[in-house]
Amino acid sequence: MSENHRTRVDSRSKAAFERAKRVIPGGVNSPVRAFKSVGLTPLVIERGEGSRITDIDGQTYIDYVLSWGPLIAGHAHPEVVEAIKRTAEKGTSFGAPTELETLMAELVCERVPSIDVVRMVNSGTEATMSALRLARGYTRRSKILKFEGSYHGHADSLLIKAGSGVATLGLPDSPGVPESVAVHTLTVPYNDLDAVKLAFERYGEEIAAVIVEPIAGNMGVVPPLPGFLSGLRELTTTYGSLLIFDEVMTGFRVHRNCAQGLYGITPDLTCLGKVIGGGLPVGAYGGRREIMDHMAPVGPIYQAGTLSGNPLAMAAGYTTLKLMTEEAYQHLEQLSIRLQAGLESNARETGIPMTLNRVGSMVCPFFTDKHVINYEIAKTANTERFRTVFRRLLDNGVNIAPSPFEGWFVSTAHNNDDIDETISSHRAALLKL
Ligand SMILES: Cc1ncc(COP(=O)(O)O)c(C=O)c1O
Ligand SMILES: NCC(=O)CCC(=O)O
Repeated sequence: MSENHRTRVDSRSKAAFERAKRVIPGGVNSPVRAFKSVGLTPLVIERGEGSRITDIDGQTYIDYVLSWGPLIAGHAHPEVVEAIKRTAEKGTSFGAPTELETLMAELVCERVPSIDVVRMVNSGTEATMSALRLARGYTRRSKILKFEGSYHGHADSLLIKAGSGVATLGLPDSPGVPESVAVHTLTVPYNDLDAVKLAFERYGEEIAAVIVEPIAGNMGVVPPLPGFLSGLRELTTTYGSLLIFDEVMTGFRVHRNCAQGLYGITPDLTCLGKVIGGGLPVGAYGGRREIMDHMAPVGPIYQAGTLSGNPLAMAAGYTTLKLMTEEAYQHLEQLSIRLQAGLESNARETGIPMTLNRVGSMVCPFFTDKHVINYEIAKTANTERFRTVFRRLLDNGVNIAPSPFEGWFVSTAHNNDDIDETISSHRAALLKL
């Protein structure tokens, strides 16, 4: 396909990317940004405001990436920016307690049903890595069970049959993860409770924890089938393993009380990230006090961080969570339903097979007519078609993640006009297939 989309008309983005490649591996600080699987070079971004981003070529796009999920209130929300500025004026980091950290922890504990105490870290990766260490230390067991096509950050134990960029680039088992670590990670298909049962029958006494995205978001969006999460809850309880919900993506995105509030299932530990940082680097893990008390300095399991609980990140996250009222979630739901209806009607009218999975503002059209309930099925969707539609959407001023294994995120800064413009761009993209 010719490179005729708006970013290619003049090539400042391209030149900037070439320059970056000389000093940054692949030109990016995270592989998912590279546009490699869609055969383009990435937009180099100048600024963002509300639902839109503008690249250094001056082209503006309606944005459904939202920094890969965190910006639930949109780019540069004035109240978030103001909170960051106000906080920065008083100093950016102390490596000592601040009241802001406690305010933030109180809010998280109040809103997340399973969390009595919460520890702030700097990324989702740190959150899941620490939760695993805690689960292993607490249960004195080594094995963990995860689901194929789920992504939980890039800690060694979790980089096995992972989703997200690992799936996009086709790297199911990363070099650099020692075999001696990988053997402790069991993987089974998402939504397959029988496979989980078998794993427990075989290894039950050795499994420290099951870690699950309560709504999978890194093989595209795949909701849990009825009974799946409650089945995990029962099995882990029976075998004395911990149930860890990785809510780094779903936390405060799908519901005011996270996915566990939406589905009414209480995990032992919860990992958070993305939205709770309001666009600054944050992760968190928390759960029952009795378990969390095994962490230093109360208990013997070690985890630390020079910048953990960083004031700027706490200010941005706290302000974002406060913006997310009941009404804000209703608004998000209404926008997301509108987007879903428009994309589905485009597919119907153009006769393109498409199945759309959505939970709240996580929206994911797959180019297949199959019911997508796991990674195996997600992989059968038409990736060539995805690539073409991705490029045409970009041509038409709509930015989605450059991978069929990622959903689209809607923010409260989007409005009906954004959604309608997106739907017509999508229709135009499908019409030419
Ligand atoms: C479910 C889930 N867990 C963990 C992570 C890792 O978070 P981070 O990229 O902040 O390390 C991500 C996203 O990257 C994610 O989607
Ligand atoms: N859903 C996948 C991600 O959010 C990944 C972001 C990154 O690794 O940069």
